[in-house]
Amino acid sequence: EANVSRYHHEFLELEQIGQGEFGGVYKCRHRLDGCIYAIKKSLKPVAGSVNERIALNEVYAHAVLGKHPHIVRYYSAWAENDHMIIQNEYCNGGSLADMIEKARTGRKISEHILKQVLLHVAKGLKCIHTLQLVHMDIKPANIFVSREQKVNLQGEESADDGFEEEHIEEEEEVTYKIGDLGHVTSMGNPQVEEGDCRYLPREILQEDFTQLPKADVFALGLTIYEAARGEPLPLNGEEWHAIRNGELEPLPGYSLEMQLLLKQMVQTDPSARPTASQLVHHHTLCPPTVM
Ligand SMILES: Cn1cc(CCO)c2c3c(c(-c4ccccc4Cl)cc21)C(=O)NC3=O
Repeated sequence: EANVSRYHHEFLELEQIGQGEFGGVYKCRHRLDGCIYAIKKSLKPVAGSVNERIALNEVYAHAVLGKHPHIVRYYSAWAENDHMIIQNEYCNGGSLADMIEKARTGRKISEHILKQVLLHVAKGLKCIHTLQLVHMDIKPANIFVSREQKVNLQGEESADDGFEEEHIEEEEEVTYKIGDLGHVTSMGNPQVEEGDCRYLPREILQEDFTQLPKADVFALGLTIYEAARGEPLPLNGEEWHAIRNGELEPLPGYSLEMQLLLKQMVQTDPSARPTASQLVHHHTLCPPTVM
């Protein structure tokens, strides 16, 4: 019958993990494959509305972006009972916003971790930009964390008795992923749906859409700056404009080369900012080569 819910039929809802004006996000187990997914349920947007365009953008972008280690994976989307439903990869480590919140009362986020976040997100952006798309809403809440327990058996010939002497090395592998593709648009015909104004560069506010990929680089720069400082960014006013004039506070505890890189990423002139590809190969972010 019409109101059979695919959602309840196929998934067991475990807990709500997000809430917004759009609706809710749920951690669910697929009853057949047993895997965990993140599922966003939002009210079905009015046909022809901005919200419908955002909802369609999101699904089109996921379909085009397919599988990438630093972009949250999309599985399916459907409509039921006046709701739009999207089933995505579940990232078990929360978001960068959660990490920033935790660091406010606990230990600051280390430079090494910030470099990892910057490198992973830059790799995801490189993929998006290579496909002539732009994200347009890069911010801590849209960067998700996956923590995997890597077990590798290190067998080695032991000299004397020739037995394989195995020892197990437990190490955790953390991967940062770009999520929430609701603002993705093509570089070509930008119908730009502005993202969060705290991460918005001035040129986008002035409707200069000639260098959209550099808006993602700007937002990533401010995202890392906020993660380093631990203070929320201004929504508007003097401080908002000071940042758009390239005035960043010094970040004690972080290297000057890191601070310089962030300054370059948030420069007023979009052409002066590095591309995502230049960030991926930036000497500040490349892992040290073991000699
Ligand atoms: C609030 N919230 C918390 C999480 C779990 C983080 O440990 C989360 C996820 C997603 C999303 C999400 C964002 C935008 C669109 C669709 C989804 Cl499922 C939202 C999420 C998503 O796509 N994957 C997630 O893990």
